[in-house]
Amino acid sequence: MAAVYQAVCRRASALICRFHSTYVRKMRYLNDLKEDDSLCRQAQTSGTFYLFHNLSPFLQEVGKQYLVPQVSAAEMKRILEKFKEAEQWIEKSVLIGCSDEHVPHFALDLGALEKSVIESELKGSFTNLRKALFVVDEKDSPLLASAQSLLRWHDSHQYCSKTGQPTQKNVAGSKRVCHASGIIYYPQMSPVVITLVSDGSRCLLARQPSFPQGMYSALSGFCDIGENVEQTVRREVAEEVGLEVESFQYSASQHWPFPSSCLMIACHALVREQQTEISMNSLELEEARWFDLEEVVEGLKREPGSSKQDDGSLLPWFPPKQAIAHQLIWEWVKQQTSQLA
Ligand SMILES: NC(=O)c1ccc[n+]([C@@H]2O[C@H](COP(=O)([O-])OP(=O)(O)OC[C@H]3O[C@@H](n4cnc5c(N)ncnc54)[C@H](O)[C@@H]3O)[C@@H](O)[C@H]2O)c1
Ligand SMILES: [Mg+2]
Repeated sequence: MAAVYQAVCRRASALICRFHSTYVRKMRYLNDLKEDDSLCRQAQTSGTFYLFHNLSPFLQEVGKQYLVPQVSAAEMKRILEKFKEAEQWIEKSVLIGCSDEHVPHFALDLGALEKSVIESELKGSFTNLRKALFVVDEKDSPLLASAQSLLRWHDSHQYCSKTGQPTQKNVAGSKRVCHASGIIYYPQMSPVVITLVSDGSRCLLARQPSFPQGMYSALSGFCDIGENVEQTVRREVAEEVGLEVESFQYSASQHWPFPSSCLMIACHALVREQQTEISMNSLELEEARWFDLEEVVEGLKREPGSSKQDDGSLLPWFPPKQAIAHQLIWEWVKQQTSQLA
């Protein structure tokens, strides 16, 4: 009877599935892979793999383009056979997505294997993520960022912080379990607010000492435990530049892999026109100043290389479009120009 009931349920859910959009079916499939170890293990045999070596993604340079190759399961097998304990390596892979046709994508860090062997077999090179994110196609950057963050999280959560015992990952890599205590660990992101402060006609951009020369960005800061987004925006602006936020508006969000895994929550904030004197916190920032519209528009046109003047000084430039700070600055320019029109 139970078997008949299950068969009816399966048939019903298959019928319901047929009416779902490609997106819904894809998300349901990914969720099944996370929940069902044997289904995911099977998926590894037909999936594709994005490779990393000590958290640096594998890229291929073709002409002027940098491609992010997906290595087939068969190719993966062939390469791993060159090393000992080949089977074990596939088990280290983590699920990072799937195609519309449900071909699962995995990320795998081959950090303990000889880098040059893999590079010459696959004709490419493992490239630092900070460079990779800005040279690959726009659609590939978020994928590389989230894959690296997940691999990094697994690498640094090998042991239970309560019992000190090793933790085991599920096949998809969506969690790790300590079998001694039963504690389940899930991959984490730290929430960070990034705020473009404006006084109505100018915007405030700042430099941290670690920024590349000439680059200015919006203010950013990690959320403290217990804070909501509004409280973090107000606190960070007060801490870093000594100003009081009057009002703020959410813009967008982005996952950011540095320093480990941040959820960047981007906001526009307004301060009173009469209270715009900056009192910079020099422990965090090396410069903070107001920029008018013309200066921002010029800065957006500049690239790091083109910012150097003949006398060696640098004209300001802003983060590239892959960073959400860029989007905030663009939105501010659009809003200012629409006000002027
Ligand atoms: N994508 C973008 O456009 C963009 C732009 C600016 C900053 N960011 C990211 O935002 C992050 C945070 O900005 P910030 O450096 O101004 O933050 P911040 O002003 O809060 O200062 C950083 C300091 O906060 C402390 N801190 C508190 N919680 C932390 C945590 N969970 N992890 C690490 N350090 C923590 C540390 O002492 C650290 O040195 C940066 O790491 C940067 O990568 C991204
Ligand atoms: Mg900061």
